[in-house]
Amino acid sequence: MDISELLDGLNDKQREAVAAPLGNYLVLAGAGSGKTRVLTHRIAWLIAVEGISEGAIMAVTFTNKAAAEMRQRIESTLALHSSRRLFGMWVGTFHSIAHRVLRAHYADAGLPQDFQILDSEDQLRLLKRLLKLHNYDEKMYPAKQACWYINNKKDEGLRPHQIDDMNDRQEQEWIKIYRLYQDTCDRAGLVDFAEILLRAYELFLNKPLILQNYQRRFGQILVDEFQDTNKIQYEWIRLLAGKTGNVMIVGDDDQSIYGWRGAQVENIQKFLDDFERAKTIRLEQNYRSTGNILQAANQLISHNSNRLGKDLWTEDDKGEPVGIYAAFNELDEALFVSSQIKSWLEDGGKLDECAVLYRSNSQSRVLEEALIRAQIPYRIYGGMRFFERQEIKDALAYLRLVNNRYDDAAFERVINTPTRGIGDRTLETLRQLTRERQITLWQATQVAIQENKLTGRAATALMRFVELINSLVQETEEMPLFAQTDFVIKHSGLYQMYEQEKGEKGEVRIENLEELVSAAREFIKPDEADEMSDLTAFLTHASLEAGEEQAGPHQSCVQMMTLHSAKGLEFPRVFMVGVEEGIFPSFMSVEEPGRLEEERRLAYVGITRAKKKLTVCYAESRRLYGKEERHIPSRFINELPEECVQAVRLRGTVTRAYNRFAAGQSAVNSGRVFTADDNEWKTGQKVRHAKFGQGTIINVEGSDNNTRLQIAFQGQGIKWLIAHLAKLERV
Ligand SMILES: Nc1ncnc2c1ncn2[C@@H]1O[C@H](COP(=O)(O)OP(=O)(O)OP(=O)(O)O)[C@@H](O)[C@H]1O
Ligand SMILES: [Mg+2]
Repeated sequence: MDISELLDGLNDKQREAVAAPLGNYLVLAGAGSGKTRVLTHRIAWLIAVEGISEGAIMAVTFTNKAAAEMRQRIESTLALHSSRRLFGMWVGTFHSIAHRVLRAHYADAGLPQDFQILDSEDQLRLLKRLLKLHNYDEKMYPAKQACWYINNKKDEGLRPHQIDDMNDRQEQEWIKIYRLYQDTCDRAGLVDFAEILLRAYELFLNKPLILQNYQRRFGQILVDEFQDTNKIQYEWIRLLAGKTGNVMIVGDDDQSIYGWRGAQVENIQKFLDDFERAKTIRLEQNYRSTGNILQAANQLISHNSNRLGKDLWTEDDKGEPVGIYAAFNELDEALFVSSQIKSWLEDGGKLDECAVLYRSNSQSRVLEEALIRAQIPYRIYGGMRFFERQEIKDALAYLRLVNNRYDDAAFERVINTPTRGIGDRTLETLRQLTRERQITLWQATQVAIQENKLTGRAATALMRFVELINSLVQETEEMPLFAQTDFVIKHSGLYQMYEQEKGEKGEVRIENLEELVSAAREFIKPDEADEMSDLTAFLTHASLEAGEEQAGPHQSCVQMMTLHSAKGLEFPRVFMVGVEEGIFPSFMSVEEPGRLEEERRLAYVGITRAKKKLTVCYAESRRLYGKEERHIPSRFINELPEECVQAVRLRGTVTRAYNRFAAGQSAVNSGRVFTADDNEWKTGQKVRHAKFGQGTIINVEGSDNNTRLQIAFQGQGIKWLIAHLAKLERV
């Protein structure tokens, strides 16, 4: 292989990192400077030039999607024959890699062979149940807080007995809850996300032979997005690297955005202290964004203190200024975004080049509706995920029970779904038994029946449920995965239950269930899952990959996601919406300087996703969580340099209508017919038309007699009407 090919398309600094002699390195650089690219080329270099075997390389990425992309890029860089994959190399997230280790050594890790992953929703449900069972006051000990407490301790590497209770009663109770929860999980063979990492860490710590094995195997470890590692992840890497491993980490302190989840940006500094002769390489040229976008990002982040300090420059043109759009309200904002996406398309752009970024998932709904109305396909990345939808979780719970009858979370979920006359009282009895005898719910069921602990009707219903699960296991034993999935959905009663659900919702649910069968059919067991049954591998895939990408046809569509999940990605056209005080920065963060700076880093991440064109939007009034509130633009907008930004002014009419509204003149003119002189149109206003019936104004253009209104009529579609001719009635 020609060495120069590996270094082509890299600048000097990048080459220095890619071709560095074996050792420990920190590549510290701002957004879009090619950190991820360096990591990918470095791996190819290690294989092609240093002669390192693929199997000796472990690369940690931030998402499973990024892992797949990295693998593919390395393969194409090495120009391997397309049918050959890099078999021995491990590329994945911390969770997927740690999980793989646990699967291989489940017994040494103290887990049953078919242990299952408990996702965050299941975890919360389980905690709710436990807290209730042990008579905790919901107000003093909310399940959410318990969840947070436990995950936090695990992220710090702490088990209940290792926590200092500081003689504090409250703390002692939390420790007790942690212990209760952990015992329950252990009995049922369930591990939550934080547990995956902690277990794998403890496994290495307690079984030196296993650790040595991995240390000998993985001489080369590479980690992307290192600024967002937490304590346990850091320690895990340190343990694994041992004295002989070589570690290259890449990161950007300005993009550390998971402090609230225990990430420690100090890990970058610690790396330099802990790893022998660790050397820092800085990259300073940005290849992603135009001059204006980059300058805006640089200026914004300069408002933070305690930075490691980096300069970023670009050879690119200034490009278009960063647009700032002051929307009248959240509907207007959504319409603006959809109309801008349309113009992007008209100018020859593609849908998947567009991304809409928001602070929290709850902001997506209004945007989704506007996109649907404009018939623009979109995908929510990391939002309401396919594998998290109610009907899918129900079906997966049945499959989990089929796989492992001791899975308490799955048992709880489907014991009475569809209803089969098993009430709370019966469940309480079972739960009681699990506590007294330290057994799982499934076992409790047998005990309850044998020892006549239930009324005749409840016992019969339970017995039927047990028979149902047993028969699902027997009947599907020999089936391929997709047939098994189909059979379980059809014979558990789920399909029939959702079929009876009226209207659109029921239909969508049935479609989703069918989609699950397709997902099972398309599922290819990854090579690391060799040892697992197809079903276990599929269930693992469902819990690990949930939400990284929406299921559905691979058509080109707009990408919608939270700012957090946009990390590492890039798009030619980016919209940041809801950039208002109280939303972004979030209401909770403005009081605390540390958290405010983390919000600013999040804004920096958002801005630096844009390659060609960025628009920042805020709404002057917004209805969120059912409350309408007036908002002011985020301080982050004021922190952008004036010379790089430009206000977007589209519709004077809207602004005027808004001004009148603000001045309190927008009287409630109920039932009045508008004449030519009336020009108080505003988006969001409901009107009635003689022919089309009731509708909502979604767009206003022009003024006076030329005012045109775009109105979404119920059941009649969207129409443009000339305002003074339309004889609209306000409702
Ligand atoms: N030397 C180069 N020549 C041309 N393009 C480059 C070069 N280096 C990186 N790029 C391109 O610049 C973009 C940003 O690179 P990359 O995603 O690796 O940056 P990053 O530092 O990882 O960014 P982030 O901090 O957002 O994760 C990519 O499109 C990449 O292909
Ligand atoms: Mg990157």
